[in-house]
Amino acid sequence: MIVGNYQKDPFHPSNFQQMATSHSNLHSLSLTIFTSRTPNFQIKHQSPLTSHKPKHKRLFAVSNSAFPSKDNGFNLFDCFKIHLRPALHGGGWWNLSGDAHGVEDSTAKPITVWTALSRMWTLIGDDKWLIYLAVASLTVAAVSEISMPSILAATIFSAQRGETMVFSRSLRFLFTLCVTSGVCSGLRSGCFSIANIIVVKRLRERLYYALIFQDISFFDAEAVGVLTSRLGADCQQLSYVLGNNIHLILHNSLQGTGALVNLLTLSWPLTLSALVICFILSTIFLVYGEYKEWLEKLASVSIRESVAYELWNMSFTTLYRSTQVIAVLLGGMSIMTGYVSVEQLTKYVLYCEWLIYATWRVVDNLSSLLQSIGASEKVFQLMDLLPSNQFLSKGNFITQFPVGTKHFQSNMHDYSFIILQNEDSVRNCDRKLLLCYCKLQSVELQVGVKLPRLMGNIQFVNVSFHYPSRVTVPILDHLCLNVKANEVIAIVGLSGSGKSTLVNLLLRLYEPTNGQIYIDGFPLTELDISWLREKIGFVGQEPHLFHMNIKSNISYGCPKDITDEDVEWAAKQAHAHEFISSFPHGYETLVDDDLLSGGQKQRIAIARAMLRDPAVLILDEATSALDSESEHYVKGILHALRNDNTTKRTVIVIAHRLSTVKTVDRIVVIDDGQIVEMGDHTELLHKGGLYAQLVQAQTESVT
Ligand SMILES: Nc1ncnc2c1ncn2[C@@H]1O[C@H](COP(=O)(O)OP(=O)(O)OP(=O)(O)O)[C@@H](O)[C@H]1O
Repeated sequence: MIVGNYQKDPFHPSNFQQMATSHSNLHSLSLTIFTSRTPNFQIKHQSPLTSHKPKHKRLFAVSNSAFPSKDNGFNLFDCFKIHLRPALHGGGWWNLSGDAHGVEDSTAKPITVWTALSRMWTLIGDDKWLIYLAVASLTVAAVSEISMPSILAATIFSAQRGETMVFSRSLRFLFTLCVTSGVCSGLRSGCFSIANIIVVKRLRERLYYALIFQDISFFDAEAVGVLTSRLGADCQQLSYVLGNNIHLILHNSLQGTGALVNLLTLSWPLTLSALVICFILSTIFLVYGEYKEWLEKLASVSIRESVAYELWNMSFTTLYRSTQVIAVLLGGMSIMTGYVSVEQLTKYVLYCEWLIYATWRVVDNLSSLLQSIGASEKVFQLMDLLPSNQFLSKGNFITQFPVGTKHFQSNMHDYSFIILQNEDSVRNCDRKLLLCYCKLQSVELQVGVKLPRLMGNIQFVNVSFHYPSRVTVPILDHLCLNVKANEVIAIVGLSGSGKSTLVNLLLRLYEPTNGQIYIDGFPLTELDISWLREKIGFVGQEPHLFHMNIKSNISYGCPKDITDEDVEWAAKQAHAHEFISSFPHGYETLVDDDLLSGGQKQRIAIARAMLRDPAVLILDEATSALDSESEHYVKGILHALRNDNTTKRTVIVIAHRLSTVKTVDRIVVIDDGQIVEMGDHTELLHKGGLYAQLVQAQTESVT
């Protein structure tokens, strides 16, 4: 029988044979959408929707021939089930499996509301007093508000009975309640908002820390846009948890409970009728709330969202109004039989309103809380990443630690380790945990060796490498290269031969898969990575300039104190001073997209590198950015670097324009991840190998 399976592609003949067997799948699928979150408020990331994805197509993709009707042998009941059932709750029309493609990350680790809240609680740290104050004022405000209907009714009826004393006392009480609830409500939302801002700020800081301690291959795999969205939108979404959800849930739960207690003291049969309506309302709202979460992610299903909203609106208004009708009906009958008084009925009507309103707000905020917690899942996962091995050198491991047990939470676990007097215990404890702990506590940690001075001797010994994202494609193959201190070498070769990769390894952006790199005789892995990177000046193919003035762009990231004269000196070294001075505002000129040519940008980046006075300078020459004028300047810079005895440094140039490297000490020719030639310009030309061919090809393309 075909019932329930019409969603499959009707144009494929094999579908009709399979339909009967997949019926049960379809049914369980529809149910799971609405129930996966409710029982213990645990978010399940392994979405039933995505797992069943191939089986579901859109409702309207049903061919006429396959569409069941009375004419092709279906009875009325079948037709009803096929045409109407999809539009009912759990029906296929509401099913978003097809639309949900790409929204859910099936690899993400599930997180419960409890876990998320307890982690947020930890993040509040020493500012927990804000929450205590907020909860205290919330309680006072809720109790004051919920007492009002009773006092209100008593005031009105005391006036009716002409009890002046009671009337004025009740009025004074009412006024006091108004002021108390107003002040406490303000205090409550203020404290929750401040606590919320603190949590989100700390969340972003921790996440940012975790991200910058990942190695570069992590960023090869994770899109920067996605990470930015975690830092921005997802953290913002989490801000609703304390700012809105929790405090409104608490507030309305208290009010609802108060209303319920008052109703029960009035009359339990009347209370029962109000409770039934509240139950129906909350069920409708829960279903709508869960469904809405999916809908919000999918703009294309806005029609379904509108229909769902209208259905909910209709049910809410009808049920809400019916409480008043039921109250009048039951209350009127009870008054006639003398079971309740008019005053009691008035109180009942007032408290009914409170109860329904509170129920609606609690359920509404619960569903919104679940959405916020959902957004936290990936944020917490990223936050829990332990630092990359790059930051954990194998050499010394020194910092001034207070002795004692250190305790912190990461990766959903609590970690603790003990620092003893003996320094060896620090060396031997888990480095990742120690570094993670230091970052969280903002303790400076020196990892690895810092040499008194970097001379700039570089050795690549038998280095092989493939990128983690392309393990089957070897990039460097048992490469050996010695660069002496203060030597100026050029690396040349065809595009894709591995020149930039060699530099990436020297900067320790990636680790060699085989072999070792030494600087001044120390394996790279034993040196303190931050210190090492401070000593290396790198100018990439596409240097990044910031939207700030030229002076700030040049001094950006410089670890030492610098003066305007230093900036000017660096700009002169990079042959950038002349064009910078030609701007009306000179070094104060604001850099924007159209201001500078590619070559000028690169010279500013060279000045930035020069300012740090690096022991090793790496220029990854950008072919596209170099016009012939810039080429001339790069030649000049290299010439100056070779001949300036006061500022000796090792220079590695990755050259595309071979005319720029004629004067360097040594040219290294790379082909397919291996060094195929080495020598100066004249030697290599005479040799007539790859370098000579490259030079000839470039000369021909110019003439
Ligand atoms: N992050 C990366 N992930 C995977 N493969 C990469 C990555 N970066 C570079 N590659 C690949 O490694 C090989 C060598 O690239 P590399 O940038 O080192 O070459 P190159 O000689 O510097 O090229 P060019 O002269 O064009 O700059 C190329 O095939 C490139 O596609």
